[in-house]
Amino acid sequence: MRGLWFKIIRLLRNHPHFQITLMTADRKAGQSIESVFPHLVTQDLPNLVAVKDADFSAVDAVFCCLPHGTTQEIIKSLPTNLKIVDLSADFRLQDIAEYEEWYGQPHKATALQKEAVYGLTEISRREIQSARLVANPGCYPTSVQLPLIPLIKSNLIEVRNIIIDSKSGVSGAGRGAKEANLYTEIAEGIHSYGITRHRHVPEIEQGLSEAANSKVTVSFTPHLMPMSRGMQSTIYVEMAPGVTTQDLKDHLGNYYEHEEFVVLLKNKEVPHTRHVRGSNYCLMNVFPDRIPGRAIIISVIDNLVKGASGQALQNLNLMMGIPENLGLDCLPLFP
Ligand SMILES: NC(=O)C1=CN([C@@H]2O[C@H](COP(=O)(O)OP(=O)(O)OC[C@H]3O[C@@H](n4cnc5c(N)ncnc54)[C@H](OP(=O)(O)O)[C@@H]3O)[C@@H](O)[C@H]2O)C=CC1
Ligand SMILES: CC(=O)N[C@@H](CCC(=O)OP(=O)(O)O)C(=O)O
Repeated sequence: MRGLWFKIIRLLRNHPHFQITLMTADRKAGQSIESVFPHLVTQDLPNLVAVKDADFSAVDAVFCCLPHGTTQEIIKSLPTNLKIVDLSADFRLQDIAEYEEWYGQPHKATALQKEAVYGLTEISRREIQSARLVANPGCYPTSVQLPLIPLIKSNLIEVRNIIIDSKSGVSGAGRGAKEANLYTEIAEGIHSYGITRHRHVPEIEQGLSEAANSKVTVSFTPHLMPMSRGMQSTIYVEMAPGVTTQDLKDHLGNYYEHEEFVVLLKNKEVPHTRHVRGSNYCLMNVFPDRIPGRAIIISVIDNLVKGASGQALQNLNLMMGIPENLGLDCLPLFP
């Protein structure tokens, strides 16, 4: 288990309006939370129960942190008055055929899929406010789409030849015991994976294509880094004729001027993953390439916060009509 829900518990601990009344599990149903996550021993939280035994009568909203595929059927069975933020990928892709192709399984809740709103908060805030079911974006797609969508919408970059090099901390791969994630396999080296076939490709292309009003394809290569959390996307783009890197910077600066969690760095400051660790911030900046007409965009997030539980809470705040930043007011952990 990646235990995304314990990151949500950490954020909810500081939330003035939400209270945790129910927590579900599968194999660990019946256990106390501290037997699963000993660091939560100080918290007064309910024991874990199986979904089939769960009583939702005192529940207004749910964070669904289940494996892909499992989520569809479980959400279908929940009371329809619940607001739901789903952290799996089950409702992210609007095109069911594309979901089935990339996830290798039939979609079992196609009607719910039509209702779901893709929850990239700063881009789709209005739709999220009135949604009942929000599909929380993947971590890589969050780090990539936040800088690219505003630039594509304003035709400042060409949509051909977008090259994305992303790097993630190991927590993105989950808490489950896997040989590939052993310390000796990960430490003191990096490697690429999912080359040309990572399941976040269709999610990134979906968001960029919608911004461009035409089909956009990208080259995307993720890398695993020997760090527990953090994500950087380095994105190489071709600018539209006559556009400069300063134009890209000005546009992103204006677009995110009033956003609390998305920040364009000044001058030539380089975004570092260590500067967003444990926080809901996305830091970005734009640099001129040596090749005329090209620019390099760097964005960083904490994959577990803005890339998962933080954005999920930001979305639920919006859905409940309360200030978007409640519970998210945590500074990065540094050093
Ligand atoms: N950007 C984002 O929003 C991110 C989303 N994710 C996604 O979030 C989801 C949760 O991730 P992670 O914590 O690693 O997931 P896990 O695969 O470890 O499962 C998490 C929880 O689901 C429960 N569970 C598993 N199967 C069932 C079932 N059949 N019925 C009921 N409960 C079940 C588990 O219970 P038990 O342990 O008791 O068996 C556990 O509590 C995944 O879909 C993941 O891909 C992950 C990272 C980032
Ligand atoms: C480092 C690592 O393995 N990262 C995960 C991506 C994070 C994630 O879980 O994304 P979803 O929300 O789409 O599941 C991976 O590449 O599969």
